[in-house]
Parts: sequence; C-alpha cells; structure tokens
Amino acid sequence: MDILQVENIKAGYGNSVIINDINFSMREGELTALLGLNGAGKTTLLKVISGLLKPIDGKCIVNGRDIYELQEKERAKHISYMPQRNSIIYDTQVIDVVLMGITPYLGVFDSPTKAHRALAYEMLKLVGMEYYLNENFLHLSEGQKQLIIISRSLMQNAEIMLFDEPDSALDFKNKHMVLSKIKEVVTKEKRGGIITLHDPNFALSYCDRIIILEQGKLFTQFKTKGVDKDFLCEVFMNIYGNIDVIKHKNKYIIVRL
Ligand SMILES: Nc1ncnc2c1ncn2[C@@H]1O[C@H](COP(=O)(O)OP(=O)(O)OP(=O)(O)O)[C@@H](O)[C@H]1O
Repeated sequence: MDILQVENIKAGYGNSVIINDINFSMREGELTALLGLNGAGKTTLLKVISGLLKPIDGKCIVNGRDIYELQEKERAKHISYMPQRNSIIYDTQVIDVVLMGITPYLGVFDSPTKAHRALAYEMLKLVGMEYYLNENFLHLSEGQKQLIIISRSLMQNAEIMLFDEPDSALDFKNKHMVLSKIKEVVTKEKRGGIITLHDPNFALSYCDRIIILEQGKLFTQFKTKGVDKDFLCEVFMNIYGNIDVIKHKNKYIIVRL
C-alpha cells in the first residue's frame, strides 16, 4: 500500500521556483534515499513533505490524507522531520530533548509520563546514547547531538520519517549503525522513510529506493534491488562524473576515478 504520494510538487522561496514536477510514491516499509548535488533541492523537497514549506503547486498525501489540510500538531503525528541542523540553543538535558518527540501527543497542560521517559530511554539506547541521559545537550559533540536528534525523531513515532543528512557529523561506525537502525525501524514497523545522503554507497547499502534530484527536477528513481552494474554506471556518471562501479560479494560500490 502507498504510504506517501507526492504529486506534481512545485515549490520555492519568494519568487524563485527551486523544485518542479516532482512525482513519486512510497510503499510502507520502504526506505528511500534522496541524492543529488549541493543545491539540487533535496532539503526543499523534504521541507515540502514535512509541511514546513507550502508548495506553489501539488499535493502530498500520507495514508490518504492531504498533509496541508492537517493542523501542525496533527501533522506531526504523521510526519517527523529531522533537519540538517538542530535549533537547540539553551541548556537542556538530553532526555528532555528526546521527550520533545512526544509533544504532538500531549495536551497543552500535559507533561511527559513515566512511560514516556522509559520510551525516551529506549530510543537513546537504540543509538547507544543512554548513558548521556542527564547530560547537557549543548555540551555534547556534533555527532553525539545528531544521535540524540535521531532519537527524538524516532520518539515522534510518525508514519513518515524524514531525515536530512542524519549522518553528516557521524563517524564511519556510527554512520552504519544509524542507517541500519533507521532501516530496521522503517521495515519492521512499516513506516515510510526518506533520507537525504551524499554518499551513494550508503544509499545502495541501506535504502530500498533511490531518487536523484538534478537542478530541482526528478532526474531518476529506481529500486536498489536487482539493479546491474551498467545501469548504476550510467546513472551515477551523469551525476558524479568520472566514476566506476565495482562488485564486492553481492554489493555494488561506486568509486570516483
Ligand atoms: N530559505 C531559502 N531562501 C531562498 N533560497 C533558498 C532557501 N533555502 C534554499 N534556497 C535555495 O534553494 C536551492 C536548493 O537548496 P536546497 O537546500 O534545497 O538544496 P540541497 O539539495 O538540500 O543542497 P545541499 O546538498 O547543499 O544541502 C539552493 O539554490 C538554495 O540557494
């Protein structure tokens, strides 16, 4: 079943149109990588799907609902969005950052319950950050902060999970850990995940589908399962220039020549 339908999206800032003619759909349990060069429009597209940026034209339908017809709080139950940079600038305990994820489910005067705290602990454990529970978020490294923000996104428990370069500050080991956790949650819990990445090899390893944007247009989209070397060579050469594709065991790896 389609969990997300993106139809004819045209969007931009002020008078400039940044993305146009964007059409795709996603099935539940599917993790999609959004690739493209700097400035291609990936973040703009994620902002549109998250509801933060209203498109000039087009629709986003999540499980049959037009997301622009939902109130912000209601929308946050269906779609979570992890931005490229977090906006936390005040001293805040790590656990409280993760608990922000359940805000859409609380009434105006409600506070998180003991069960919410236990869940926040589990979300931290998922990314190996449970020992930082009581630390000041601002005192953590950028990579550690990124792990906490990923926990917050998972805490939000939305059907559609959007992540804008969630691995940008992470070390090699944590990049793999985070991508495999995101993949696991999306697959096991039948969510829809979209993740912007810069490394096509991570996209090939962890994502079911790849969408490539080029100058605001959808250049191509394909399922990662069953692709062959010639196809990958042609697609990625168009985007990244002088590359080759090599096979290691049953995996294809893109190398820059
Ligand atoms: N708030 C904004 N106001 C005006 N123009 C913007 C704004 N945000 C982005 N743009 C422009 O939109 C274009 C696409 O930017 P976007 O951030 O969507 O690209 P991206 O593919 O995510 O890039 P990157 O890989 O560098 O993060 C860029 O030319 C950028 O200058």
